[in-house]
Amino acid sequence: MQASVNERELVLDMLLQITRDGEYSHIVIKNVLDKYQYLDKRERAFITRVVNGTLERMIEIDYIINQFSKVKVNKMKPVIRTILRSSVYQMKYMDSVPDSAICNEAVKLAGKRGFVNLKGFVNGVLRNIGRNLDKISYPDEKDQEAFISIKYSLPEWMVKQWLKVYDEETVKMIGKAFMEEKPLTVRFDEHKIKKAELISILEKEGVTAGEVPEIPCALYLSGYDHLSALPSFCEGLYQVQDLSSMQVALWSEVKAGDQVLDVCAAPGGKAIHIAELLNGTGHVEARDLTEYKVALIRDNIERSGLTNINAVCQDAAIYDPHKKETADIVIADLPCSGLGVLGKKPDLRYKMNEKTEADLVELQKKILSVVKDYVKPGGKLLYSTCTIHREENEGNVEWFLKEYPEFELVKEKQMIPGRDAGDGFYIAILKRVNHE
Ligand SMILES: C[S@@+](CC[C@H](N)C(=O)[O-])C[C@H]1O[C@@H](n2cnc3c(N)ncnc32)[C@H](O)[C@@H]1O
Repeated sequence: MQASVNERELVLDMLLQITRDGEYSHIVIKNVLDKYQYLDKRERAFITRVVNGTLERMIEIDYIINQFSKVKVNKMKPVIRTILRSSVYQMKYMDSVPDSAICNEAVKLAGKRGFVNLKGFVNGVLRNIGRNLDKISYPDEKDQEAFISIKYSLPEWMVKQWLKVYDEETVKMIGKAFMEEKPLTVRFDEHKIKKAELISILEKEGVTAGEVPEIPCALYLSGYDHLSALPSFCEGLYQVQDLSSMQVALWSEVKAGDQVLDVCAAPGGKAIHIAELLNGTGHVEARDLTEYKVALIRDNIERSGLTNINAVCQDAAIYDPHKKETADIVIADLPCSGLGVLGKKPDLRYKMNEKTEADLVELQKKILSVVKDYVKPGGKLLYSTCTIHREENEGNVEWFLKEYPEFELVKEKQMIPGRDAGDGFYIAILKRVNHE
């Protein structure tokens, strides 16, 4: 079997798992890259790019296919629809393979998957699209919602929602930022290793490390193949974390000896960052809902070598009387719609809808109303999400301040993709000012 056929078959199965079976793209990609470690760097990069790219552009791709196919995308067999989608992505957005080869591989794959009678259909649609790719008619730009939806592959309901809060240029900037490839960012413990020493270790491993001017404990990494194969990663010299997420611990202004409770901590990024800043003092309890998630936190704690942090399985929506007024800082980095991280998790835009968003707002309110009681008088509650959805962010904080006047807002920030360096992210610091 040719390597290229194999790659395309993997891509097909991965996209089916994500779009048909509802699995998460980042988990599917990670599992495949872990399983097929023998693939070379180019093949791994190809698989990742085609899967992510197809998901990033899927609304536009379906719009194109529908112009050239009598059978509309939503009426096609999942295998056929998926073969067409990933082929159109490669034809429009990747120069590495000629259109004729993309088309031949797609036809072969349809046959191999038992759709011998649809080989002609796949061939016809793809050849037609290939001939007309530069003549596609897009919605008029004056039809703001439809134009932005197709151009940036964002569901129309989402575009409509964002246009109520952000101006048109900002929504386009966000859509564009989600499609740009960004280098990986990692955070290291400045008490454990000097930046220059870490950069030199990484360079010896063949990794390019760039400094992040605004965050001294962060580095941009590029040029590596498989991060978990690097000795520096296995030794816990750094943790993968987005620049926006790093702001939570930095904003917390944690002091030596503080008691910190992170109520939704897996896989542990922010909790471990705070434990590092405590520099061997104080304590962080990192909680999450399931034993599976808690095991992820424990793995990361072990890799970090820290001793002032532990992980506990506990539902944040259920009050734990033992924790009443015990924490100097409560971190509530709550489950959210994730619409700020579509650049890394492009499939979330298809998994989320207005009803699931509204349910999340209720869950966030519920958890905030429970965990606020763990904050000591004078202590802080840090609320954060990785979304740009106003109701989950400023909306929830407005509600919280009205419900619980014993808290006041110290500061808040909505980070916007394209304008700020990292993911779309929201942080609010709420201080417990009296004991009412
Ligand atoms: C945004 S993620 C947390 C990321 C984490 N703070 C970090 O920096 O690595 C939200 C977490 O909330 C957890 N979660 C969801 N519902 C929960 C609940 N009722 N109680 C506790 N954790 C919950 C999820 O399992 C998920 O790990």
